[in-house]
Formats: sequence, structure tokens, C-alpha cells
Amino acid sequence: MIDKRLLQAFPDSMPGIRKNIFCQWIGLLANTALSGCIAWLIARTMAGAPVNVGATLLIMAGCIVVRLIMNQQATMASFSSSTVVKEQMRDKLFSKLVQIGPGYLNRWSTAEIVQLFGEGVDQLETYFGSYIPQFFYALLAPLTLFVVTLFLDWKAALVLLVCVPLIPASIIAVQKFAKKLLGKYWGQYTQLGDSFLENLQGLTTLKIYEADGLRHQEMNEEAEKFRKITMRVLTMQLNSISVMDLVAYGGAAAGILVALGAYQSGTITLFQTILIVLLSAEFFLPMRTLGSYFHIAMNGMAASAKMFAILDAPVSTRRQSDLSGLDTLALRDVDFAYEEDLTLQNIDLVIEKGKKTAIVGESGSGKSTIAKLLLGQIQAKKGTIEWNGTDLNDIQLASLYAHVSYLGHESTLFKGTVRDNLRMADPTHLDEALWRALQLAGIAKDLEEAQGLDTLVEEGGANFSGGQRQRIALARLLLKSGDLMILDEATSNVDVETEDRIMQVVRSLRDKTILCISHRLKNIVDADVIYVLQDGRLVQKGTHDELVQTEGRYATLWNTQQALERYSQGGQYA
Ligand SMILES: Nc1ncnc2c1ncn2[C@@H]1O[C@H](COP(=O)(O)OP(=O)(O)OP(=O)(O)O)[C@@H](O)[C@H]1O
Repeated sequence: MIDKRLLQAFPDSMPGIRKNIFCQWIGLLANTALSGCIAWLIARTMAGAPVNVGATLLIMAGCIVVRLIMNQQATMASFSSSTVVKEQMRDKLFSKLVQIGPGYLNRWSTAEIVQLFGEGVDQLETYFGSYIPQFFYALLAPLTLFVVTLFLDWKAALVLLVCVPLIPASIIAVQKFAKKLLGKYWGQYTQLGDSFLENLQGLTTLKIYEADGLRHQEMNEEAEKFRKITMRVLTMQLNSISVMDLVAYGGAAAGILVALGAYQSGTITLFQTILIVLLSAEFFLPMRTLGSYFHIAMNGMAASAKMFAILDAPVSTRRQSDLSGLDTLALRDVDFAYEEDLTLQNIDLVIEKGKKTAIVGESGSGKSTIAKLLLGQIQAKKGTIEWNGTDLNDIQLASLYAHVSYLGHESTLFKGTVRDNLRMADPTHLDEALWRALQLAGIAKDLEEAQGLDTLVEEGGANFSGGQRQRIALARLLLKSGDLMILDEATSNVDVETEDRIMQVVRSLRDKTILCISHRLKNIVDADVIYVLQDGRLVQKGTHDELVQTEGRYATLWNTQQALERYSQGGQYA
């Protein structure tokens, strides 16, 4: 009924939990005293005996005030313990994802992460703020009341105490089933989130291909599955609450019946009988409340299982070394697989300082996978990647990113100003340096006509064209003083003018170490060394002149692309 690991993971929540239990217990004592006063007043009045009403009412008012204060304190303690847990859990998850690096996207989807960070963590609020304190209080309260009722009538006290464990027994009975069901519920929930996000992001494509109707139907089916499982969870919760109510009220009735029997036979007084009647419900209430928190807490436990899966994900502990400037970067006999089949096989590749290295090959041959390996986003299955002879797995990701800059085919711009986006590369750059980079990237004129460096960038750079976004990203790349520049199909999504500008800039960077990944061979003809990739294997290596003169994959690709180019310029495809 208690997830030990979850409890042990947040020791800072314990003071709040202890305070909550203590306040509830003092409140229970105040309530017992209040019931005692009520029973005393009724019994004395019915017996026609003198009663000091004023003093009794004063004591009763005192009990009510204590109870109210204790309730308020317990609520505050609950808030403080759950806040600590939520803050720390989000912190732990975030640090872990930072440790794993961008490669976390290979293991979990964005929607899953967002749901766990948001609603998943919120589910822990009930677990720590209400369920855990209630669990211990629900053990303490019946024992306390048992001691009190023992002085009134031991038989009734015993019956009440014996009936209390029937509630946790019924909870345990549904726990196994509930755990399975909630595991499925969370699976369905994240799956629905994944599809929703994907369909929303690709809505334009779906509309263009008139596939939105089909996706709509699929989403409806998934939503229906989620509705059904939600209803199953609710039904399970309601049924188990009904069972708990039956046990609670049945148990209280049994205790009351025993007390009434004792009163009839003259073993106990009217005061004792009334007090037992008043206290009997109190015996069961804490367990009953525990039962109602239980299902929400189980949901928190199911979510926490997913969170612990992230926290337990293996992270290389080898990443200790810092990088020095680049002399050589080499892939030595590297194999890699996303799934079972190898995506890359026996890759031997060397990137030398100050040289321009190119990787070419058809779509799906594994070019971007090599870039991901060099960026530490994925790990080789076999072989090593060595930066000046040091295994990349031993190098801290932060140190690696300080030395490497990257421009992909779809660059991300962030909400803010153009200046904010450029300064990401290096916050010490002055405006002059930013303008120089923008001029080189061929976007300075467009920005001068707008608000210059203060031009606002909307989320994802939505207020710029694809080409403009890529040019701003190129300027950002130029501002970063890394040792290695990786361009992965940096020109594949842009207009011819932007493509020419990007390649012109790359050609002008004479002393830079550049890795250029491209399927358009005309962009890499001047590379110092070209590696040709086919179906995950390196099949050729050399300069452009060497490769076109040799019969092989490169010459075939070159001839095909040249023919296509002539054709697009109005010539003949031959
Ligand atoms: N995250 C992934 N999970 C599973 N398979 C993947 C993943 N990313 C890529 N692949 C597969 O790995 C192979 C190589 O992909 P990669 O993106 O490296 O090719 P590429 O040569 O860069 O292609 P392109 O020129 O089209 O970008 C492809 O068959 C692709 O389907």
C-alpha cells in the first residue's frame, strides 16, 4: 500500500508528513473530548442530575477551536510536503534529461515527457500531501480510540477494533487489479497525447492530402478507448468505495449494538453508551478517508513508475574528461543500430583539423546517423569515436557542445528578438559582431528594413520564411567559436539563393574544420576528402576529382545529378 522507493526518494517531505499526522491526532483528541462533553450533557440531563452548562459549553468551544486550528495546520503541512516533492521530482527529472542529453528523444516522446512533467508530477500531490499522512493517521486513530473505549466497554472496543482492518483488507484486495488497470490507463493516456501532438503539428499536411478525416476517425477510436479505460478506473474506484462504506458503517453498527446490549444488561452507564455511539463512527472514518485517497494515490504511483524509468535510465558515468582543441576526430570500426538491423557497419572515418570533410550518399544511407554519433546523441554499438584519441564516451556532453557547432536542415529559432537568438552562440558578442555575421549570412538587409537586431522572433521563428530562418541560424553558427562545424543537409530546405549563400560562406571558412553532410554533390566538390556511404557502409573515399574518375557509387550519383541539373535548366536528361 506504500511505495517505499517513492517515500525514500523525498526525505525532505517527512517533516511536513509528521506535522500533518500530529495535528490530525491532536484534532482527534479534541474531538473525543467534545464527544465526551456532549455525552455528559445528555446523560446528566436525562438523569435529571445538576450540570454546569456554562463550563461544559466553554470546554466544548475550546475543543472546537483546537480542532479547527489543527485542521488548518494539517492542511498547511500537507501543502508544504507536496510542494517539496513536486519541486524536487521536476528538478530530478530535468537534471536526468540534461544528463542523458538530446538523445532522450530516442527513448521517450515529447508528449510523454510533457505529460509526466505536468499532470504526472501533480498526481504525487495527493500521494504525499494526503495519502501518506492519512495512512499513518488511520493506524494511529483506531488505536487511540480503542484505548479510550476500553475504559467504557471492553467488548464494544474489541468489536470496533477488529472490524477496522477489514477496510485495508478490501483495499489490498483491489490493489493488484488497480495497479494493472492504472498502468494501462497511463499507457493509453500518453499514447493519446502522442497522436494528438503529431496530428496537430502535421494538420496542414493532413489537410493537403485530405487525410484529416481518416486521422480524425483514428483519434476518435483512440479517445473512445481512453474513455472506456477511464470509466473502468472510475467504476473500480466507486465499487471499492461502496465496499469500504459497507464495512465502515457495518462495523460501527456492530460496535453500537454491543454497547446497547451492555447498557440493557446494566453493565455500562448511559454516558458510556452515548459516548461509544458517538465515537464508533470515528473509528472508521480515517480508514474510510484513506480508501478515498487510495485510488488517486495509486494513479500517482503508476505515474511515478514511469518517472523512475526515466530516473533509472542508464547514463554513461564515464563522461568525465574535458575536450581540448581538435586535432583529429575519428570513427574507428563503428557499428550502430536503431533497432535490430545495423544502420551503420564498420565505419572508419577521419576528420582532420582545418580540413573540409564531406559525407555523401543516398537518402537513408546513414549520413545523419553519423552526425548524431558525433554529437553524442546516440552511442555506437561497436567500435569507438575518438577526439584527439580520447573516447567520446569519456567526454562530458557540455564540453563536447562547447567545441562543436551544428546546422541542420531545419534550424530552431526561439521566441524573443534576433539579438537574443544570435547571442545564444556567445553572450559576449557586441552588436557589431552580430551584424557582421548577419551580413555574411545574407540576411542583414532584410533585418535592417525591419527593427534590426530588435526584430521580434515569434515561436519557432514562425514570422520568417524558411530561407530567412536558415540564414539567421547560419549567422548564429558563425558566431560560435567551436572547433568543429557540422552542416547536416543545411541547404536541403531552402531556396537556391539561400543555398548558394550558405555554400559560399562555408567555402570562405578556410581554416575551419568542417563536416559537410549533403546528398547534393555540387555543394561538396571542393572538400578535402569525401566519404561515400551506401546502405550504412563506406564504399568510397577521395577527392571529387579522384572519385569522378573512378567507376563507382560517387561517379554514378554525380552523373545522375548533373543530368538532372541540365534537364531542369531546359536541357535534355541524358
Ligand atoms: N530514430 C530512428 N529510429 C529508427 N530508425 C531510424 C531513426 N532515425 C533514422 N533511422 C533509420 O536509419 C537509416 C539511416 O537514417 P539517416 O537519417 O542517418 O539517413 P540519411 O542518409 O541521413 O538520410 P537523408 O539524406 O534522407 O537525411 C534510415 O533507414 C532510417 O530509416
